[in-house]
Amino acid sequence: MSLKQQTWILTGASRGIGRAVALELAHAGANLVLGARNPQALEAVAQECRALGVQAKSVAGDAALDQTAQFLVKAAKVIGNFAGFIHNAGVLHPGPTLWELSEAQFDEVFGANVKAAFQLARYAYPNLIRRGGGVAVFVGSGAAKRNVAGWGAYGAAKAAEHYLAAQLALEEPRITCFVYSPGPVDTDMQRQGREAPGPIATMFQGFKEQGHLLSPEQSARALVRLLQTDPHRFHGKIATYNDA
Ligand SMILES: NC(=O)C1=CN([C@@H]2O[C@H](COP(=O)(O)OP(=O)(O)OC[C@H]3O[C@@H](n4cnc5c(N)ncnc54)[C@H](O)[C@@H]3O)[C@@H](O)[C@H]2O)C=CC1
Ligand SMILES: O=C(O)c1cccc(O)c1O
Repeated sequence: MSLKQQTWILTGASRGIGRAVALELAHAGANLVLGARNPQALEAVAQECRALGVQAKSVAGDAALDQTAQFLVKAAKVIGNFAGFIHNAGVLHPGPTLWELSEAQFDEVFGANVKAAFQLARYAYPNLIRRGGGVAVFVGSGAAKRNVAGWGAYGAAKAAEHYLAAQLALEEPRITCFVYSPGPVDTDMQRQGREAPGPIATMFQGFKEQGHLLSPEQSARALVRLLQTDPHRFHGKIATYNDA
């Protein structure tokens, strides 16, 4: 499927995998509504996208909030031809054991990875359904299925995010919905892992030293290729970097 002239919402677009996906979508001719917390960094990415000849609007805000999702969807409707969303925003907070994590950190992890997924679905689904369909992608993680000391809230949140994606796929067959597991990607999130307190830092340092990390561009290209080549085959499933 050609993404040209389609409008896509993408969260977590200010850096890392999200920034790379934004640029890759822009290269494919898609118009964009970009979300993230940092307005300056986000607008800089929107500008890079516009330089590639597409429309790109930045909507800064906490994706866990009702209002942010509402603004993102409104902006997509204004551009027109709203085709789908990619919920990529996420927070890890690596290091502390689950019982050491502060309540604020726990809320931040569940807010970005889980609540934000719900908020986007709440506002985007009715619009996409009215248009006859669309695509919903949730950037998930192997962490959903693997306990590692020092990322407890994150793994639980990713498991919940995967569940929500499967739930949406079950409840609304008209909207193609799947999880994209991006592989280990060299971003700020990985750097936070290497700098984390406790033994988890050793694992993250190993990824980097052993050359296991993909570039954000590699992972982004894979996702956009999946969107261009029959994404419905992943409905209700987990697509990985290797599937492209
Ligand atoms: N980097 C990796 O190795 C892996 C990353 N992932 C997932 O990929 C996604 C992107 O990760 P990275 O690019 O590595 O992370 P990153 O930390 O470099 O970027 C995260 C992005 O999410 C945004 N964000 C975080 N919380 C937000 C909130 N509450 N509201 C709005 N925006 C928010 C940030 O502003 C930023 O744009 C995340 O969902 C992450 O869990 C999954 C597996 C591996
Ligand atoms: O699997 C991983 O190693 C990993 C690392 C950082 C973030 C993630 O989501 C991961 O799945």
